[in-house]
Amino acid sequence: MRPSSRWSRTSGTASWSSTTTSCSRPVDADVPGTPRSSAIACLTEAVRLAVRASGGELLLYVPITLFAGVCPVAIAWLTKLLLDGLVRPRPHVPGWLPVGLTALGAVYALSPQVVVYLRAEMDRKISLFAQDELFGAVNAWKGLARFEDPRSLDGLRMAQQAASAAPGSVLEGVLASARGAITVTGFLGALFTLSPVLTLLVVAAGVPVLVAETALAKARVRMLWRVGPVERREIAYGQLLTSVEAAKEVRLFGIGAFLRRRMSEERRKANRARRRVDGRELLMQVGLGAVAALVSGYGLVWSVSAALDGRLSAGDVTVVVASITGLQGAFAVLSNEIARARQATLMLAGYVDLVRAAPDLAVARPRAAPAPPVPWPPAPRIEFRDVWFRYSDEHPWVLRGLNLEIPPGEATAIVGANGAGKSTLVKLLCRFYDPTRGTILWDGVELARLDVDELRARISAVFQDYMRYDISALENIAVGDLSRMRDGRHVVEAASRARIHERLLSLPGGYGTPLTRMFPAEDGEGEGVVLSGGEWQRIALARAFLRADRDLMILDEPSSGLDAESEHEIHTTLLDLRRRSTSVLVSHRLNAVRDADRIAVIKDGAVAELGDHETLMRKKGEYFRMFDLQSKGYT
Ligand SMILES: Nc1ncnc2c1ncn2[C@@H]1O[C@H](COP(=O)(O)OP(=O)(O)OP(=O)(O)O)[C@@H](O)[C@H]1O
Repeated sequence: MRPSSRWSRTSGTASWSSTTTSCSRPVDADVPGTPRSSAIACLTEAVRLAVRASGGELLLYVPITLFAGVCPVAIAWLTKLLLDGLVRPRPHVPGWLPVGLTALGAVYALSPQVVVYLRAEMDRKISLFAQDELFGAVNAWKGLARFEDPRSLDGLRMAQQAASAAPGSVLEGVLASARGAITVTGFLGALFTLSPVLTLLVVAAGVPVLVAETALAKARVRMLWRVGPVERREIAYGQLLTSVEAAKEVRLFGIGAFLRRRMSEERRKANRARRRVDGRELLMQVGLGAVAALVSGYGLVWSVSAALDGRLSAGDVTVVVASITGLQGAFAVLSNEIARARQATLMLAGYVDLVRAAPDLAVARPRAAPAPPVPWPPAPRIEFRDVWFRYSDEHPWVLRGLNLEIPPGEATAIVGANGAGKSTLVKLLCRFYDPTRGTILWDGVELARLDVDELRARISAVFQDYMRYDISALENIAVGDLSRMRDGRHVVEAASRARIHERLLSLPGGYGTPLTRMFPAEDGEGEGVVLSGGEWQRIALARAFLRADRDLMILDEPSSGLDAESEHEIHTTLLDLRRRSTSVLVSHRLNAVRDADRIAVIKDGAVAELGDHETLMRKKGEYFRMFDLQSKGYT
């Protein structure tokens, strides 16, 4: 499909990582689709989320966290002054010293609890906000390609994980690093005044901790990306083992043990990957711990012998010991926090990529001056013009230069063998995908130039794989047009047309009965019920009938699950509705389409035959062959 000269397009890909603007190197260049948003972009995002979701708590959290960083150094220094005052020939300790020490000690002891509370509250608020934003972004995907791309799904799962904890972790990591840096600087200063050599030694032992922890954080995130598909498979097997939809076959075919084995294999694979990173961490911790113990031992021996020689006071010894212990602790905390912030930032990159992704469907934009809004065409005359389509470059062509006109106010039936591309044609009509080449016109206007939400508001549909929502009967129908949820009249009318009204009335809670056994009944709600397949199909039809006033009615196998009598009744209703709007009907039951105004037979990705029933029967081609087979009862 070539853009017209006045229009330029921005087109997203199935996977969104490559569509963001704030790009840096991906987290893992060997794994396609890993996030690319830079650390700065992630940090900005974390701050934005925290300010917008939990600004009040943030105002308290930042100063308390930073103050807690100053406390250990101040306490160590005041203790030195106190001891020096006590061991003087004429001991003297100013009154403010013990008071100050007590106050600092109390603040230092209390601040962790306050910080934990604030952090938990911030996490709750940020997570709620970020989840909402994330699902808003997913809801803004207009097409289906991203839902069908494994890499997008891995990214979505990582982004979901990140949305709940990563923004808070980034902030906490940054603040705790700042607090750790304050503590480290303070202790370094104190120690330096007593022993520059010892100071250098402690720093030399601390820097590798920092470097190793940061590298480990990156390795951990790379591992999380790599095990993403493995864990998604594990979840999928788990869902098969627990879902009511799969329960029948799992039990009848006895495949429970097989699925459990598969699930455990995936868990073992993921565990192996996690264990490798944990093992690296353990080795590193052991090595660095040994170095820290050596440095502490040396510091203690040196300071005690210096005190015995009279070069250090007793207070100085406490400062040396407190500084070394404090420094090592602070280095450990600092490196831990930097690593945590790094890991959270890398995780958040997936979230940032997703919420800032370009639109997934091509957006037609005027190149120069904004064009006047395209007026919405009245009755749709739909035209497929040389449409070629495949689901991705890796997939085979489904449609190969298909041409088809769907005249306004007429019923057009689409028939053809399994896999011929009938449902694909319907999905293109709803613009769940754009044609790979060629054009679809709605009254002469290219679909891509029309607002996609507006387009869908003009369409009513029953899809072959319609949804069964775990909500009440009324809501199950009303989702067809939420604006009619409150006015039950329309819902009842639609249910009556779909011949399901009486059945719904007979349910324990009438229309309010949940059509699911998934959840316990809530107050004022009847027990949930399980409907039969055909009853569900009528609910799906009622949903479409609620939108019967739309310009285009699409019915993809609307009556495949109905008994003969119901199909006949519904067929009469559909005929009546089809006469009032443009309609597209996909069905394998050729008897159900014989009275359509025109019937298109799809074969080899194109329209092989086109005409009404009589014309096609006279032609004695593909349609005649299929109809003849069905009337003989072979299919
Ligand atoms: N989301 C998808 N991704 C990749 N390939 C797909 C997808 N959906 C359908 N296909 C492929 O496109 C081809 C046409 O499928 P489609 O569902 O349009 O056929 P159909 O004519 O409606 O078939 P049926 O009569 O069995 O419902 C099939 O080969 C199918 O495997």
